[in-house]
Amino acid sequence: MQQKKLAFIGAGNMSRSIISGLIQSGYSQENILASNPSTPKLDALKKDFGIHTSQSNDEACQFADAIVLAVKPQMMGEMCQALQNNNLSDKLFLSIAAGLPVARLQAMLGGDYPVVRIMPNTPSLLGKGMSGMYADDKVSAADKQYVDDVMGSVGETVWVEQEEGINGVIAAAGSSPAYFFLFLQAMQEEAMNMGFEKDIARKMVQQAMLGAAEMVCHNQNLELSELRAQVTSKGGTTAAACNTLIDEGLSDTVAKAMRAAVARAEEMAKQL
Ligand SMILES: NC(=O)C1=CN([C@@H]2O[C@H](COP(=O)(O)OP(=O)(O)OC[C@H]3O[C@@H](n4cnc5c(N)ncnc54)[C@H](O)[C@@H]3O)[C@@H](O)[C@H]2O)C=CC1
Ligand SMILES: O=C(O)[C@@H]1CCC=N1
Repeated sequence: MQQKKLAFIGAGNMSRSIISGLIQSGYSQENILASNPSTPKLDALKKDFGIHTSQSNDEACQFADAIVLAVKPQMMGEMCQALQNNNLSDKLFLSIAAGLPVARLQAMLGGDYPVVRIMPNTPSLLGKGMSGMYADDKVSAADKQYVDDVMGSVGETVWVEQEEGINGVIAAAGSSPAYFFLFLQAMQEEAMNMGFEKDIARKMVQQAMLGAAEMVCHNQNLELSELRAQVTSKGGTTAAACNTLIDEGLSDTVAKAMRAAVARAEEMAKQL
């Protein structure tokens, strides 16, 4: 992987996960810096990964060839505007913020800089991330490859051709770990209603879902419906449960939830 000087502005959960993946992939700690207003997260990053840290975003700018914009979307305007005090020409920007289009980020930065939008997710913390990316034509093929390598260090990557596609990535991969946690929580609660202790209920649902997720990954030749069919005996318990989910409108509910995520991303693009 190409080793640009890479700065993360905002040393939160997502930055930590990407930094962890990069270090494990052999990216030199000397080439990474994280900046954040407060020190505890910086201290932890320095201790765990030996990277450079700073409380100054200006220092991050001066250090870097490529800058990951990793603050919450609501903080982005103020933070990017302050970066304009620095010479930003020749910098490559990587934004992981939900909802903020490239043109909006460029306006915040005060220039037509190359910006790649990335939508990662929290399983990146375990190297099992799924990131969707969009780059407009200001980003060179070599820089696209660089960003692909960076995000590839924490999981799988896909590129979308149209910027609107990023909102679909949010719905399908950025936000979706939370849908899964919600589903598990509902199963855990019902197992407890059936008399299981909380930790036993969690153990059962988490192990079942871990095994199921691995079966999905290890059987690419099988449709998801076929994997379900393998569990489902005719007239049996699984059929009773799945028919209930289907009859209660699971597919429509999931589709509505994913559309709500997209709608919120579109709304954020207008508001921020
Ligand atoms: N958590 C998730 O599942 C995902 C989050 N994202 C995006 O990632 C971005 C970061 O999210 P998290 O890491 O979860 O948030 P976080 O809250 O853990 O981290 C944000 C960090 O930015 C720091 N910060 C605030 N203002 C700053 C400033 N002016 N300069 C430098 N640092 C500043 C905060 O102190 C904090 O440490 C957000 O834009 C979010 O939309 C994207 C995909 C998934
Ligand atoms: O909830 C959010 O807005 C961010 C983007 C995807 C996951 N978390």
